[in-house]
Amino acid sequence: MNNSGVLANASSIYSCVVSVWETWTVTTTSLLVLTVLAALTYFWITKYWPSSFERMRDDTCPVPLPPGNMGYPFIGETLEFIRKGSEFFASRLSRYGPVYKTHLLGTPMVRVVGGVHVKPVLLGEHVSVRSSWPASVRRLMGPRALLCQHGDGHRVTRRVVSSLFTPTVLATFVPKIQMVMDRHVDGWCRRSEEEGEILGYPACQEMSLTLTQEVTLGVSTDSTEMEPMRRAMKVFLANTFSMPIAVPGSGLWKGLRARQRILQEVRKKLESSQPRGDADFLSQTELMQQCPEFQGRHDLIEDNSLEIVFAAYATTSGVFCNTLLCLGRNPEVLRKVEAELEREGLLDDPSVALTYDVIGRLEYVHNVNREVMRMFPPAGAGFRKVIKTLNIGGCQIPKDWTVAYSIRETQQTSDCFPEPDRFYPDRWVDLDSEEMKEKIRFQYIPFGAGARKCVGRRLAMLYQAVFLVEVVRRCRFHLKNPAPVINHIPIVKPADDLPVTFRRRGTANHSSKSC
Ligand code: HEM
Repeated sequence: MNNSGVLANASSIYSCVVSVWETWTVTTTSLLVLTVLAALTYFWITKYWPSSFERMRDDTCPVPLPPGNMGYPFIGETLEFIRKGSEFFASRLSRYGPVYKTHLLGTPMVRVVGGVHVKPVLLGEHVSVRSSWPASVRRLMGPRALLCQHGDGHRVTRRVVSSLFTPTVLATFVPKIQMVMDRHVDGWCRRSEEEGEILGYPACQEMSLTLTQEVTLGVSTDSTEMEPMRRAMKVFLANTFSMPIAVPGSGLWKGLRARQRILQEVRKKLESSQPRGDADFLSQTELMQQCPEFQGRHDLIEDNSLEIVFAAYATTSGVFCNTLLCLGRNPEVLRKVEAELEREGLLDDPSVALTYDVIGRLEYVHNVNREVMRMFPPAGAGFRKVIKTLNIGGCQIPKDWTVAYSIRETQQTSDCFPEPDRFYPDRWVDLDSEEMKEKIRFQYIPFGAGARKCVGRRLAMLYQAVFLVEVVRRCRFHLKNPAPVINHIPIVKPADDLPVTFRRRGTANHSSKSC
């Protein structure tokens, strides 16, 4: 080998060594960086993130934070919650007990279950907790709505809004409610006779929407003129829970535009209608106009009307649908309802007008409704911001955390309701004594309790009772799937939307399997 050959070889060995060295250095550096990052992430997830909540502890409170898992940084346990829905809460309850912590939707949260634990939350309003709703709900309802008010503002507004739900006022709503429900139930029968089965849940949603338009806003729904407003209401209601960003195209932006569209109609109505103290029927918006505290305050009337629409729509749609489900799969209960209606002379002639007094006498119907809401409470939980550290069940819930009082699991695990998965309206006969009523006060809470208890609960129960009577005496129905999977979030309802066939009572055509 000559000199130049040796040099060439040496140079290629050298470049090979350099390249191996560089590759090794780069690989080692990358590996080192990755290892350090992995170690830091591991440390962050397992040590720093959980201990950052320990540092939020209130040292003046002698008890520890509740057991539970705070999940991953920032997202907490949100992904698992989205994947599992209500099963997420059931599994946490069995793993950690009735007071546990978690981290959902960007906030540390403690969920409390059981009468003894939900009571301090429900009674602590304005003192240790305050009601808390997502920003999108607050923007869409407006600052004067009851759910956005706190302290004295809430007390005053609530007094006025409560006056829309007294038995005297509700009695004036009955003919309107009956008229709306008859129209819808007849429509379901007609459609079902033509098309076969129809989906129960969307049908119930349509009925709830008409009720809020007619009873709350006083807008007639029997002409096509009001179609744009109905569409706006659907957009408004579909976007109540959205990201709190109002840029063109976003959910909140669509919701805010829909709000303006609905309010145009409400304003027209408020400006045109003179207070008519002697009228047989006044909508809730017109009634607000007559309250001295709300007179001339269109902002108060508008925000609270929209809030009532929001509060009534999804909850009652779910209740109507679940009432169909419970009756459809419990024929013995349906027979007892029929027997009660027959005793009251309501079964044979569906044109007999209902009155508030007659509805008040239907004890079995009332028990069926209570049982539907025990098994399928439309709201699974209520949320509060802690303003003064709470000590519940031997655990502390620090200031600024969110506490969720569970409605669903509280009712499901209460020892006042043995065999909780059995639909058994007669259980309510034994629960009607004053002593039992006191005992279940914080264990049966479909409408919450305390200062924020559902202000519309009497109207909700009236809707439910009129619906039960009208659907039973007007038609026979058959569920395609009597044992559907139940979705609990965002609203409790059958996952398949409850396909049902309806037939008018008295038509020969109904299926032999009809209940
Ligand atoms: C079956 C149907 C209904 C159920 C299960 C239900 C349930 C509830 C619950 C659990 C709360 C308390 C929320 C909390 O503690 O934060 C509540 C509040 C409220 N509900 Fe209902 N609701 C129903 C129907 C209605 C109806 C029909 C209206 C009005 C027409 C209404 C109006 C309201 C209002 C305005 C509030 C807020 C009260 C306040 O913040 O002081 N609800 N509802």
